[in-house]
Amino acid sequence: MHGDHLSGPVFRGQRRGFMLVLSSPSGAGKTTLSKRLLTQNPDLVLSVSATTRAPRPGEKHGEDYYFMEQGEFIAKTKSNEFYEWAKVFDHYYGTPKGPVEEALEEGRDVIFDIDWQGAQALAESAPQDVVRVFILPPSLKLLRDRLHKRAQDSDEVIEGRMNRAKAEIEHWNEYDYVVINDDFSRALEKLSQILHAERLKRSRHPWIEGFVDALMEE
Ligand SMILES: Nc1nc2c(ncn2[C@@H]2O[C@H](COP(=O)(O)OP(=O)(O)O)[C@@H](O)[C@H]2O)c(=O)[nH]1
Ligand SMILES: Nc1ncnc2c1ncn2[C@@H]1O[C@H](COP(=O)(O)OP(=O)(O)O)[C@@H](O)[C@H]1O
Repeated sequence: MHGDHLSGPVFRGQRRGFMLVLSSPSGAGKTTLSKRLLTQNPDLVLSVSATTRAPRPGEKHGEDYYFMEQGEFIAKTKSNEFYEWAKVFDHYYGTPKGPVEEALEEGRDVIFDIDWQGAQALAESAPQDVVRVFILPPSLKLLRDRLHKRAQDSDEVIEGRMNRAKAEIEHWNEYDYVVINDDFSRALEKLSQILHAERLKRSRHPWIEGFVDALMEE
């Protein structure tokens, strides 16, 4: 009988979604990991950020980022259209509010690929709704190799990203989980376990209180 209750229409949609925030130094693999997690969990929603940086080959407007000029970005900060925004590597990056709020209210979980500044801002605005995961590379040498293999940035840009890596890593202990992205499948499996365990947390299922009350009155 309990199974019927748990999966039946009475309780469906009663869980508020949460924000799964991934941060890492550039090149540690958070974009690749989040894309694979989305493929495995089509019910997850990706927060597509706005940015003033130029698209990389193959990146699509509206899918990877909303690419825009600095003037348009600044106007959106002024009209309060971002949940949070930050300057990273000389460019602006921001999280548009609308799609995130809509998804959370529908009880869908949203995944974010944002830096430590964005993770801090989200955690301050909604501490109960944010789960933070920091992705580490196995070594700085491998991080540099990955940035070169990705072959989407000039040597100068890669050096800039390497110079910022330690500053990003310094924030590792502000995160709920740390995953070392050595073997890709193992890192993905860990991320998937985090997602599924977080979905089961009691605090995300306020309906259980009513369920227990009814159970105690049987
Ligand atoms: N605060 C904040 N950071 C963002 C946002 N979108 C992307 N970032 C971060 O900006 C940094 C640079 O991103 P990108 O140029 O795509 O390079 P990547 O590090 O190789 O993914 C990364 O640390 C991203 O996590 C955002 O909306 N807000
Ligand atoms: N576990 C891994 N082992 C080897 N290469 C990886 C691994 N994870 C990601 N990569 C590769 O490293 C590069 C950087 O990954 P990406 O997801 O773009 O990083 P980020 O979004 O953190 O900057 C990509 O070419 C990606 O295919």
